[in-house]
Amino acid sequence: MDELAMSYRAPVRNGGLRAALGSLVRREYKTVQALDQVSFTIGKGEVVGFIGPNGAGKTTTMKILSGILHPTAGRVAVLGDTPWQRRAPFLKRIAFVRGSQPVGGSQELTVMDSLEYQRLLYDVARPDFRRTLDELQQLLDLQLDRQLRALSLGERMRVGLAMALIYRPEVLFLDEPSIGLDVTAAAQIRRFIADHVRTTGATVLLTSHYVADVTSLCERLILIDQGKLAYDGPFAELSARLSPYAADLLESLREEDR
Ligand SMILES: Nc1ncnc2c1ncn2[C@@H]1O[C@H](COP(=O)(O)OP(=O)(O)OP(=O)(O)O)[C@@H](O)[C@H]1O
Repeated sequence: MDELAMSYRAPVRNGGLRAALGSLVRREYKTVQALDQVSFTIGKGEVVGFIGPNGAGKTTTMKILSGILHPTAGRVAVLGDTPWQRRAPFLKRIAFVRGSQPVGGSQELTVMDSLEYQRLLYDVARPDFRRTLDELQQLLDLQLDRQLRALSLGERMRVGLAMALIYRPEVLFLDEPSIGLDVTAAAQIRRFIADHVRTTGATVLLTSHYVADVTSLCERLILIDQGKLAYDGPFAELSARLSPYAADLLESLREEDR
């Protein structure tokens, strides 16, 4: 992606009843510059950590790369496609998994129903579906007859990953896959992602507030702050000498981890 920019138009809300009533009649808007001239390229099979403080622009970037949002400016190609054109063949080759909402749709469905729904939606041949399901079931310890609404946070994340991986996407956008999970569940997800990447050669862009996720899975790190790129390079080379600012940023994220 090249010189990506994104601004949101957000309503201004002042405190107090008077202001709230006033805003019903006459809305004021401000522009939030979420991304400002961000450029990077990720090669096939790379696993890249994408980190930065709250509001840095990580989710916005992922939404653009997976075709959910149209940027204000800039050029983006993912697998040679323009994501926001949302062409069906492109959408079948990528997956976007959000730790904050891993499984959407009707919560009355069972895990198996949801996977079957994905099979139809993504047009997966039955033999491929069965094979992938067998693999995922073992690795993610899925209980297929459970209803989605009865799942714990960790189970929900494992099902979210299974729903994304059942159609074998080549590119994975993982946004906070271990958010809210306890240490054991987070480590389990981390191990699964590492195994998956090793066996399939998938390309991964991963955001996480847990530095452990990033250090254990990614050799390359992209740091973003206030919509701007602060560092892009090997994790091992991120030192105070190279970029004191980036090192400070990383240290502040480590603090949040503790
Ligand atoms: N729909 C929206 N309308 C207005 N502003 C938005 C919207 N979505 C995001 N923003 C703003 O854009 C900026 C970047 O947000 P984004 O969610 O991409 O950051 P982030 O790095 O993913 O943060 P976090 O770590 O908190 O998830 C923030 O200032 C945020 O408030």
